[in-house]
Amino acid sequence: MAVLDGADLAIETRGLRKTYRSVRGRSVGVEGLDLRVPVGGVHGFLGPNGSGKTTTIRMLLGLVRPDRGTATIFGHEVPKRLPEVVGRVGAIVESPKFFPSFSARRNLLLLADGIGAPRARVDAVLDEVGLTGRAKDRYKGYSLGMKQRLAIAATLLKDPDLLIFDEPTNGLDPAGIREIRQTMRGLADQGKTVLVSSHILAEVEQIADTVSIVARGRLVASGRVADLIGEGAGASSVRVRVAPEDTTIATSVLESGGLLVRREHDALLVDGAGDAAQVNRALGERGVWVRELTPMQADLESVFLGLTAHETPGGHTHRGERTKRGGPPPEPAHSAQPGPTTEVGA
Ligand SMILES: Nc1ncnc2c1ncn2[C@@H]1O[C@H](COP(=O)(O)OP(=O)(O)OP(=O)(O)O)[C@@H](O)[C@H]1O
Repeated sequence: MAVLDGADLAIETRGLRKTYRSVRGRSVGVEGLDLRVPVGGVHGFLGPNGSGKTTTIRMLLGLVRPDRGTATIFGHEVPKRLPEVVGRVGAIVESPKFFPSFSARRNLLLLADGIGAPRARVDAVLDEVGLTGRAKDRYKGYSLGMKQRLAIAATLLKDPDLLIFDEPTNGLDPAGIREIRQTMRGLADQGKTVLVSSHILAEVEQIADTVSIVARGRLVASGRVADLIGEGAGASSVRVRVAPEDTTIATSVLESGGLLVRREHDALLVDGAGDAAQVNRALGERGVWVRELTPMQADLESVFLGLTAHETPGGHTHRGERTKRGGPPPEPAHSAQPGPTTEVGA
């Protein structure tokens, strides 16, 4: 696991833990989380639904009290010293409330007055998120993507150094997602630190400099995106296509050789394969002839799947079904899949 050592940190948590009480007893939201977010750049805070991202963000912002552990923002312990640092932080955790009949500009002017930000910032932040041309339109006529960009504009009124966005692209169409991504990248390029949570790894992979990947409230990987993917590439994966009637035998041949096999449509994704020749030989020796054999590039999702394969016995991605179940936890194996689908199943 790559660790973000030696960097100046915008956010650091140590052993952060939060449990929730419910009728079914206690459930763990965050379990001993050590998070390190370097100053500057986009940091993706990634993990499946329910892995503790929102809980962590709420703890950082003083909205939820941790059971245990510590958290700092720019070296200030939070929530104890949050008032000292809160002016340097802008966050979207829930959908902010705007007046539907007011224009975006009027909404921001009201907000600026309310939080003591200079009114002159309003036009600057509208420009920053690309809403200048629509600034006089009523909020209620905005698309979801525009509403989200306005929410980001609101967080920028005080010109914060750290921006925290919890799943900012939820519910947006591809064009809206791209706009938010570009906005976040632009903010980081100005020197700000952007912490963005998402359960869609590939979406953030495109703009993140560094990431922390969590599962079940724990950190499973952190580091520079390029390093994590590079480590994943070391344990290569291969896509194999055989005749449909040979799929079952091919799966069992490869699994009996200790490989993790997943079904993807009419192909098999073989993780930890070493090289394609090994797969080809193993199948050929059993009389299974390969129709396609493609070495795959690692991506963040495949890194995540490799690291958490043993933690999600019932889990799957919507890309393909794991065909290997039970047994001892496999060694972290990195696979890769091309294509646009990137959601990670919990
Ligand atoms: N207020 C609450 N009461 C009880 N359990 C909660 C509460 N908030 C979160 N949890 C539980 O804590 C765990 C972590 O949830 P959290 O919302 O932090 O995860 P997440 O990674 O942000 O997920 P998502 O992507 O779905 O928002 C989940 O099991 C969730 O059900």
